[in-house]
Amino acid sequence: MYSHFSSHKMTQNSHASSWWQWEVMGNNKDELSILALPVITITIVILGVLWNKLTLSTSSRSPPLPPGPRSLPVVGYLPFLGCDLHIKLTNMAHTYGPIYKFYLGSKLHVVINTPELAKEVVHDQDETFDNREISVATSVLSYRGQDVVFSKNNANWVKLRKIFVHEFLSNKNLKACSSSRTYEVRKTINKVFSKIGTNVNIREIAFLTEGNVIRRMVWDDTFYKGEKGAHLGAELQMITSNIVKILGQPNLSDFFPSLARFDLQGVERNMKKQLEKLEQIFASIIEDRIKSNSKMSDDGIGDEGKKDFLQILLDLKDQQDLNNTQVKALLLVRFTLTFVISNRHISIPPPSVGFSSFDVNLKLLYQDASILGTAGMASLIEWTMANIMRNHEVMKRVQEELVKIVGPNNMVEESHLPNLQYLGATIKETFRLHSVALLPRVPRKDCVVGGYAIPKDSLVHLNVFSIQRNPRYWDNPMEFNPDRFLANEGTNIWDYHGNNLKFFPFGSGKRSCPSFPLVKKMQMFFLASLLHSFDWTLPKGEEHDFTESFGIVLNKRKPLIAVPYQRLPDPSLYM
Ligand code: HEM
Repeated sequence: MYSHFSSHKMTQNSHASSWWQWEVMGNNKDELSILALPVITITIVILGVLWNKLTLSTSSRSPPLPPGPRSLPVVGYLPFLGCDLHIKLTNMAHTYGPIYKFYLGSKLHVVINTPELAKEVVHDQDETFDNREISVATSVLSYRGQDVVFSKNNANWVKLRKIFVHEFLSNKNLKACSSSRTYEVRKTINKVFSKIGTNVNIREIAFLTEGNVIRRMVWDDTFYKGEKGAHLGAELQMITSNIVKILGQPNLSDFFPSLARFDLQGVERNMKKQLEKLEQIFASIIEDRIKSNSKMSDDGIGDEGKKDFLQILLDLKDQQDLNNTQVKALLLVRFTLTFVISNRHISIPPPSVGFSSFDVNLKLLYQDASILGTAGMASLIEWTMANIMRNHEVMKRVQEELVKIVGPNNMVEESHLPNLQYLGATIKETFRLHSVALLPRVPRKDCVVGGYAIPKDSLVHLNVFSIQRNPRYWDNPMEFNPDRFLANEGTNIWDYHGNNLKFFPFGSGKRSCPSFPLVKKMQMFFLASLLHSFDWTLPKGEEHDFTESFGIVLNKRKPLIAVPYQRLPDPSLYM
């Protein structure tokens, strides 16, 4: 390459010197102009060639794409991925290195497998990797990415995230919702008590309990009593589980966007059906709330300062009235007429008129929280219980700690949680072994990671599953050992903030999960209550099965069925 460059340089010099000689020799102007023309032309051609070479050599020096497997035409690597994607992606790192790529259909996927490279994405270039990919199913569900999870990083996301973090998940609100959490957890303990000595499906009770807590935080439906409440709960649960199934289904339309309009597998159609059902439920919930608000005085809504999301939005409207700040005004515009109408006691347009953006926001928040969040939390509860039940020493230490902190004559209260350090470490160890976060980041422009080019709009996966099981960062990584999280107790080295990219189950950077304070509280409270109130064994003849099933969360393939036995001496505690 350089030899080409120097030979051209010499040619250029020799032409230049002959042209200079003509001038010095004082040849007449006509002769000069006759000869100068071809010389100038040749020089320009040579300069052009040189320029071309230079740009070519620069671009050939620009970073290559990451390495990766060979793919088939059109389908790319799709036929080779199989079902257990988390295992496959981890094994591929052994072959192709810490950063590799593959194509699925026409989309480029990049997988990052070390904390150092993850840092380049979520810390050093967080501003670039701040978008998300949206599938056909999630696009239907999120009204083309208008929710917090799937929105591009734009003004809409900033506003929703602010409300999510500073209102919905604020310390004040979390504290105020403590009575709902206690109510739901105690209700489940009471139910389990009625099943002493029989089989209990742990994921099922976790899903119901956590789902109810989240639902009540989004809109407190305690006034839906009796048959109406039961019907609503059952219907929501059915829709939610249908949605989870659809979300977990690989869809050809995602791999080949040109086929999307044919909806060959009916994924879009099915998701729209679920959405319609959700819309009807939400329309009636909103209508009921607006009616009930109009009957109440301003301070009559909610107890102990507790606010559900509906109320938070109503309050934002009120604050806007008082302060008239631009931000609140923008929020008001977004949260639409429904507020204005309800606050002025004007009748509400029927649902058939169409969903306002307020309704959409409520529904989206419910979806983000309940579908992804609840599925994740229920799965983690199940994995924690399975790990504790398999490791007798761990079970013994967890229960000893509970006896010491809570006492045998009390039920667990949220105030006990900060002192349950061993249980906290047990939950972290479960997050380490059973996390799978496949919410890829999408760069808004071309960039470079680990010396490789990452084109704009490719899907970048941070393989937290492989990092959190990598023997380079963890001693005996497959051993369930909560003590590893107690070693640096008092420091924030193993917190959930995503600063340490050897352990980041809630992601990291500006798009990290904002809900970990709530999740931590709920996981601790529910598990502490299950383990303090009951002794647990597997049904007779059953053995532990730790096979995983890959989906939007990493579930246990075989649900954990366990048998509870009364542990506390006083049966009245369970009532
Ligand atoms: C075991 C429970 C959960 C786990 C492990 C989990 C994990 C995650 C992860 C890994 C991300 C992506 C982070 C990133 O891209 O860096 C995320 C995003 C998110 N999670 Fe969670 N999550 C859980 C529960 C919840 C719950 C209960 C809620 C709602 C109440 C929730 C709301 C969100 C939202 C809104 C986002 C998107 C944030 C954004 O893009 O700005 N999560 N979560």
